[in-house]
Amino acid sequence: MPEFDTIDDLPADSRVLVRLDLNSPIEDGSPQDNRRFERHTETVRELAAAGHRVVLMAHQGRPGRDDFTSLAGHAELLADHVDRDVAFVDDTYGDEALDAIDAIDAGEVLLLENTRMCEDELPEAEPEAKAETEFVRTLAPHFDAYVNDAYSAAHRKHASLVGFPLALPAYAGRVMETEYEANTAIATREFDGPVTMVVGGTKATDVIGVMDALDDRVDRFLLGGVAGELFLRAAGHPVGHDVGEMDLFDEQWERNRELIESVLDERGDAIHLASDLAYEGPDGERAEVAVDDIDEKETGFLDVGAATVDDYRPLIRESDGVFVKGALGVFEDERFADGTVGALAAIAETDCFSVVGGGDTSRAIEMYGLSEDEFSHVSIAGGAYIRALTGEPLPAVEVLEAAARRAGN
Ligand SMILES: Nc1ncnc2c1ncn2[C@@H]1O[C@H](COP(=O)(O)OP(=O)(O)O)[C@@H](O)[C@H]1O
Ligand SMILES: O=C(OP(=O)(O)O)[C@H](O)COP(=O)(O)O
Repeated sequence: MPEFDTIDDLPADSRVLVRLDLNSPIEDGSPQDNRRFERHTETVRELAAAGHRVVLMAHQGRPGRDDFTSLAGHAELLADHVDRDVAFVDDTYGDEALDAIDAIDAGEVLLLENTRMCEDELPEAEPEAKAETEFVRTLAPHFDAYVNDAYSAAHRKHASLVGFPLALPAYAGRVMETEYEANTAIATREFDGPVTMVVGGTKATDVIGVMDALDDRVDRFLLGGVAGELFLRAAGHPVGHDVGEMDLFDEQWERNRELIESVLDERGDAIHLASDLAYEGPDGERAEVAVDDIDEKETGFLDVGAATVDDYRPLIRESDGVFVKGALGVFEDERFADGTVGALAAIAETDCFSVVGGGDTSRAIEMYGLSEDEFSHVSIAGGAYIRALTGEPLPAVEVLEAAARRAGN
């Protein structure tokens, strides 16, 4: 169980500074709606309805990148979700921000500008140093409490995440609570039957690290995506190579080759590889080939094949816990969605404990008409989910726990 205080412990009529993670895909300068808005709604609504004065902080992108934008559009999107006004001030901790903060009434909600527009936010440093920044020292006195709901950014040692909990009584929001509990379940929950991990996506380096770290906690790994092809390559098949313009495979292969070979050697019995793969045929149609029949490395594969889905489905159905990290194919293209959707549908049909993580993979749920309710948890975290699975501490969670100990709870 987490050892932090939650918003249930917040004193009445507080002025609360709340950290959300609204980091989103940006198109034509505007944030695109996604699960993060919907999920944070619960915390924001609850705090406002309880009569607290609610000031929100969040980030978008990183300086120098295309997705580094103002949060003005985020305020509008969030207002649609929480169904109440969300005021916005384009300042982080200057006079304009402080005036707006001091002016809000009980039950009102205000969003401050992108925390990463403030110089003190980004450089990673220990919480004690972050608590001493001008950003934290200026804002904190205007509040009674700090709430962190940004689980998906909790692996970052940024001022808004680790500095404020040293300066103010600190609590976890609803997203922080539910993400923490579900994502650590692989280590903390008792399972009566096999635990299965579905492993795919493009970030092979990350997921191979997870496989290595989880070792004996997972009974079987069902592979697809880029990692799946790299394991097939290690097993001697001519797949998992960059073809044409691609640069997904060779660099990750060089980086992970030894680890892949040792994981395959030590956990080979637990690792299930695709027996067939799908590619784009000459007329643009989906075509499939058995892995044993592939004899040259000239085809780019985009999904696992139908026989592989038939192999994986019963393994999922007999599991007591299933954790998903990464898609089994390029599901955004309907022709190559069968692997990902087949695995998700099999999970949805069982009553096992299931967690689907990763922003991209979880999008397949709504794209293909599956219901989020069929899964125990659909995580809105990417990097933080990976760290939780491998048991790595999350600095922003650690400071919440330290704050609860200081408060004597
Ligand atoms: N064989 C493949 N080749 C290229 N891309 C793939 C392949 N299989 C899966 N993908 C891509 O992986 C992406 C999801 O991977 P990743 O970003 O690692 O996961 P997440 O964001 O869910 O953590 C999907 O967008 C999908 O198109
Ligand atoms: O979107 C996020 O993480 P994710 O890409 O791992 O899901 C968080 O907002 C952290 O953002 P960052 O990776 O720019 O520090």
